[in-house]
Amino acid sequence: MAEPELNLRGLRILPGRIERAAQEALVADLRDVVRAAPFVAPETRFGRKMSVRMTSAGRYGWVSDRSGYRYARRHPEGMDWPAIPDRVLALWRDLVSDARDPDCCLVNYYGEGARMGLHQDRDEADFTWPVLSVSLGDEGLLRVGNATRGGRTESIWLRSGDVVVMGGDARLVHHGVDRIKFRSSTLLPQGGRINLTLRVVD
Ligand SMILES: O=C(O)CCC(=O)C(=O)O
Ligand SMILES: [Fe+2]
Repeated sequence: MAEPELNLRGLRILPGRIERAAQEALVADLRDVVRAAPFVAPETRFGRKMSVRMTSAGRYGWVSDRSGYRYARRHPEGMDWPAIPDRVLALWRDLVSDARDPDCCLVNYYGEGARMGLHQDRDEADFTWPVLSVSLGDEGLLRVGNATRGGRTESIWLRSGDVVVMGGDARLVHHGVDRIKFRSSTLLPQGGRINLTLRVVD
């Protein structure tokens, strides 16, 4: 049964939105994505390896290396990004809009110990489009701050099947993932957490 929607600083959190069988189907789709466009551990412009591994599907992928971060039309190894799986697009059409599909589905993989620092998603041209985020696998502790830097933050554990919509006044809030509970879910045989973010880029 669907759990009630939560609101955390303007983020819409839909706990348990995706049931287990559908989560498994998404993971199967993502295996195809990763076969076509393998995960990479991006580097920051300062040469630090990020702990999260990433790949993308769609017209654009999000990449980071010594020249900084940006949306790119190709995977760092040169191949085109695979198409965004239909099941993923269906979520966007259901929860965001069927007027326009997202350009990018960023796929983040958090292994044991991986985290993502507080940041804003602001590389997109039009902030009236929300970012839709899907959590699969192990629980992750999402920290949510403010649209400006600093200030108090609040955190919430995201579980497998939870969906978050970052839109409206909350489109530019700072957010990050402090830690995951490795092996808290049985969805991924290797453990870890996958997060998908769907974005309209340009
Ligand atoms: O893993 C998450 O829940 C958030 C990911 C994120 O903020 C991003 O990829 O920009
Ligand atoms: Fe983000």
